[in-house]
Amino acid sequence: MNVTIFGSGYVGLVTGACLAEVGNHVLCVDVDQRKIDILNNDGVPIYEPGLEDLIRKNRAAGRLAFTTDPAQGIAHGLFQFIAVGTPPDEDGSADLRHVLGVARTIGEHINGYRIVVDKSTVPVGTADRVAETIREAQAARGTQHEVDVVSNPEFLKEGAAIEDFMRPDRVVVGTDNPRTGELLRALYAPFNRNHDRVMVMDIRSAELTKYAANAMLATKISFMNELSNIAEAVGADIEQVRLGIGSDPRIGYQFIYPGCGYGGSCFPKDVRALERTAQGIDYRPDLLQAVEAVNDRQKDVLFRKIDARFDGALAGRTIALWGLAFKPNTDDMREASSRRLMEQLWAAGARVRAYDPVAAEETRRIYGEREDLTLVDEQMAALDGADALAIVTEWAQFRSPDFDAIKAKLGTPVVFDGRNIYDPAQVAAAGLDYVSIGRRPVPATGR
Ligand SMILES: NC(=O)c1ccc[n+]([C@@H]2O[C@H](COP(=O)([O-])OP(=O)(O)OC[C@H]3O[C@@H](n4cnc5c(N)ncnc54)[C@H](O)[C@@H]3O)[C@@H](O)[C@H]2O)c1
Ligand SMILES: O=c1ccn([C@@H]2O[C@H](COP(=O)(O)OP(=O)(O)O[C@H]3O[C@H](CO)[C@@H](O)[C@H](O)[C@H]3O)[C@@H](O)[C@H]2O)c(=O)[nH]1
Repeated sequence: MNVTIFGSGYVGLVTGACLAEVGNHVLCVDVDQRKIDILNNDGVPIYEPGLEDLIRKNRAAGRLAFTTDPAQGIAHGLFQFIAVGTPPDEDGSADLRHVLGVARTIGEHINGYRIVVDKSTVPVGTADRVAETIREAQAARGTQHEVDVVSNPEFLKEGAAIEDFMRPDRVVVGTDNPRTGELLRALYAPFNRNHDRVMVMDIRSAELTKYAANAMLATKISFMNELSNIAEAVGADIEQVRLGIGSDPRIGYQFIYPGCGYGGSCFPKDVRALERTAQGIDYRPDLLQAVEAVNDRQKDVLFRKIDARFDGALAGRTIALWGLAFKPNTDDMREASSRRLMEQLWAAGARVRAYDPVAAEETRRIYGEREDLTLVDEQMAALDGADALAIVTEWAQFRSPDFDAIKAKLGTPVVFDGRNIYDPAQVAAAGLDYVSIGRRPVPATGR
């Protein structure tokens, strides 16, 4: 089938590459000339494992192409996917500027029946606004080609995006036209080998399902972060509690890892946008507001622990950071906990020496050259001249470091672990004090 995808970011590129991989002809459209140039030169503008190979292979096979020309895109696909960003507006609601911009462009160029598939995360009612925008743009030029607008939210996780897309837990399709539902079912059939994962439902339920999923996952994390603060204060170990509750299949082990807060381009903005939706219907979203507030506070936890350890005298100190991206296996820094920590350290007069396997360039793009930030390209080099080490992102390569070498390098022998990736006894045995989340600090015991 011929597919057009507006937006060549995390979702658009993964969707495009995976749909091409199963035999469709995909044309990706983006307004960002720089991104399209990189893609047309066999590069990939983001870091996502496996994506570069998949794009290169499908481009070479003639099934995947990139352009900045929307007219070409609209002429190409029966399916017109919208996968552009929906960043938070000033009041926290989803900013639909890009989504409706694409809708307008489709209306300006459409020359026959099209299925417009909304993959961006958008509030309930957006499909109606997309349809209306296309209708208005068509009316302005005196055409009225038939259009079906479908809600098809995306549930992939960055860092595992291709796997998630290729083997989805579910594919939600919101439509009021059974025939369109069947066409989407056919498009997704190659990802449905074991059993049918396509769920066709009404449009508004599909739109809300996306927010419900993210809000539920964010709630699990904030719940655990709140409990971690309680555990720490009462002398319990949150990691034991995590195992204790996760063993109940009604609770499960997934998404109950405590840490220094959730980040990324989805949970923070989607929880907020759902709150705004609730407020728009005069419903007070108490639970969602608490989830957000707990997360906001949790992002301060590492700084508070570091500040306390140095008696509030951080000026002139150097703190080493391992991990900058909001989670492992991505270079995405949107709402990353590392940003809050760095900004608090800088405000307190400290310097940061940081290492991340892939996010240094993005960090440099955000903060520019600053005298109090040094980005190094090797993890142990972050410790040179540092007073303490903080783990912010749980990249696999940080999991079994040489603790003796860490001890030898640090001015003050202390490790702050924002993701609880170490065995406290092992760290302490190397002569390092160990401060983590939801567990009592463990003083160095020495060898
Ligand atoms: N990143 C994720 O893990 C993820 C997962 C599921 C859903 N989502 C949702 O999917 C949407 C896209 O997210 P993303 O992370 O891929 O965004 P992104 O910022 O990485 O990419 C969006 C792209 O859209 C392009 N764009 C903007 N206006 C355009 C236009 N008029 N025509 C063509 N391209 C245009 C931008 O230049 C950019 O390249 C958001 O609504 C997001 O909430 C994201
Ligand atoms: O037990 C956990 C699990 C995650 N996190 C944090 O939560 C954030 C989000 O992680 P994750 O969900 O793995 O990454 P995303 O790529 O943001 O994916 C989420 O957001 C996407 C965009 O909407 C959805 O498509 C995905 O299903 C949903 O998992 C990260 O900061 C993690 O460190 C925790 O603190 N504890």
